[in-house]
Amino acid sequence: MTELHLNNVSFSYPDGTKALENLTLSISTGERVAIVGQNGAGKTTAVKLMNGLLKPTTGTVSVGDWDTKDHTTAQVSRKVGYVFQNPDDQIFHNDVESEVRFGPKNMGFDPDRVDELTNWAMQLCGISEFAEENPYNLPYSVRKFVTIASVLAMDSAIIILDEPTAGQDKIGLQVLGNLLQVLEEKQKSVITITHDMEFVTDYFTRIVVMANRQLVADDNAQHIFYNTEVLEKSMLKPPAVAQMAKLLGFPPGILLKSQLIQAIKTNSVK
Ligand SMILES: Nc1ncnc2c1ncn2[C@@H]1O[C@H](COP(=O)(O)OP(=O)(O)OP(=O)(O)O)[C@@H](O)[C@H]1O
Repeated sequence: MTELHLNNVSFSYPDGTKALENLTLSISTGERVAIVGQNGAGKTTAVKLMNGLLKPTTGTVSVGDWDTKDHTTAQVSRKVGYVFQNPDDQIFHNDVESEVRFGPKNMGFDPDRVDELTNWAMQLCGISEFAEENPYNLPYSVRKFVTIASVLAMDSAIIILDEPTAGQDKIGLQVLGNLLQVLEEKQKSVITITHDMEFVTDYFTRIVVMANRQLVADDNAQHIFYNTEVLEKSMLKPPAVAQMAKLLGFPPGILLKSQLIQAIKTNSVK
């Protein structure tokens, strides 16, 4: 069981920029959480604190029974894997399989386990057919899956995905949806930073909203996307379905296409 706790965490960068103020957040084993908010809200800083890339200026971040201040980034990142927003900041091997294999090999798993994790992660990310390719000959969307696979192969309890839907087409989104389901079955916690509100409503029940370096709300999609105060404070735009439902005058709560279609059908029957 690996729980994540941020207790009253504040962080300032060395140049004095305050990036996070008094953030308190707990994420349980196996939970799926989306962090949303405008650029500069503090989302990336928050997740870098979660995986030990940054250490809090004040407050504590704990991963399981570890205080991240007492451990190196390399140690914490074995428990909290972080897929960067830009795959090109992460990839450094000349072929896809070596890139995915590096993490579990480096962690000292025995060779059979390294093979097993590498093949599992490549298959789950739909990139097995590109095993021998140079990642830089592949499109951005595939390179993103290469970085996701290389983090999944490390078998960490908590996985952070930064903007996973960027550049993905319908097939990529299906791969992501399936991957989230498999990770849930394995009791992995998944935290995503995203600007894609459709992705949020389709796959995440818990949403953390940030604005101006602070937490604004931590709730389910129905409560967030129909809460005018939260939307105004965070300048969040609800998913298109919710905007349309509002325009059509339906009662609050509609977020999925299927719900909107049902409401329209029911309404036109009356
Ligand atoms: N390395 C840095 N040095 C100084 N200030 C920084 C640094 N990185 C981020 N900041 C500042 O910290 C604040 C929070 O930034 P952060 O990147 O955490 O926000 P964000 O919500 O992730 O934004 P985005 O969606 O653009 O990634 C912003 O004011 C940003 O300019």
